[in-house]
Amino acid sequence: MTDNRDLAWHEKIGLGFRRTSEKLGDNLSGLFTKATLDAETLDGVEEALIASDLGPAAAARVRDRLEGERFDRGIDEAGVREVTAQEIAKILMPVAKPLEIEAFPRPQVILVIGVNGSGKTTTIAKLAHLLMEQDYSVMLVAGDTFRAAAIGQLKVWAERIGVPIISGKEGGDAASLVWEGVKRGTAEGTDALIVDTAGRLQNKAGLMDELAKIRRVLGRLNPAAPHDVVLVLDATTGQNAISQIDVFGKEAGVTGLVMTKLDGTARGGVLVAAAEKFGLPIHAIGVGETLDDLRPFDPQEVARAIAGA
Ligand SMILES: Nc1nc2c(ncn2[C@@H]2O[C@H](COP(=O)(O)OP(=O)(O)OP(=O)(O)O)[C@@H](O)[C@H]2O)c(=O)[nH]1
Repeated sequence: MTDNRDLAWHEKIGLGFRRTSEKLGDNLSGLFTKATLDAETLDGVEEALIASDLGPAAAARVRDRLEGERFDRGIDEAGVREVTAQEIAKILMPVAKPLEIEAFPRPQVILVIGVNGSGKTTTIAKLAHLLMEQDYSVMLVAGDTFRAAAIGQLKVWAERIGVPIISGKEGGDAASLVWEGVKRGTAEGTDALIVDTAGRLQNKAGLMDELAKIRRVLGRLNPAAPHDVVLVLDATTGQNAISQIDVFGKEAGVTGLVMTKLDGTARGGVLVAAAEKFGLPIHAIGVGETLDDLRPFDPQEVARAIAGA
């Protein structure tokens, strides 16, 4: 069954990745001037895929498939897009994993980290909304106490979506807010406790101290917590998102990714590069600014949208 919202989402996926697939088209254009596929054209295709942010490994996979199946035979842009879509789907399939709420005892503690402006706050609100639609109860913790604006923004979202929020003052102790959140969430039978953090690259030592303290406090209440450490990435930063996964992955024990702003960029191919390189679960993708614009994704559909196939 497809309801209207699913239909809108389906359309948004196509629109969201339009600039990315157009860029791939630009990069591929002019390559297919010969009657048959030769090594030079294969090189061109591989370069075009790398220039479209898909990453060298994914580009090599497409090249190998084309070489094996089409060498010395006729090929056109549509044929390349088709093979690209199939290879992208194979890469995305194992990592497309919605965030499951399964912790026992509850609440499931979800730490959310990411650089400033990555869409972290908006993503927390969208994630809460998504879980509430699945009938889970949600509580937020405004653990990014470094900036008053971050606390205020999350409070506005909490009110808008109708969820309780634990917050304190700017410069306050995030770990004690998390403690309070777990206590209250446990007492109220909350399913998911989503914690905003000051997880930032700009101040690595601060980030580590902050997260380590939160982890220590959580561990005392429930050794399994945090159950998830979700890194929010801004797709418009292209390859920079890859280095963020690298650094945050090593420093913060990332368990899953959310990639946002795929609608605002021609660099959506970075989703594929990230999946290929790290194999971390990708819980959801963001293709717009409203609450409904963050969804778990269908790898086949997204692969077709990126490849424009
Ligand atoms: N187009 C688009 N915009 C988005 C998406 N997700 C978030 N944004 C916008 O990106 C901007 C930054 O989002 P925030 O949620 O404030 O980012 P943040 O990481 O919390 O930033 P700080 O609060 O500065 O740390 C906002 O204007 C959001 O509306 C998305 O998927 N698509």
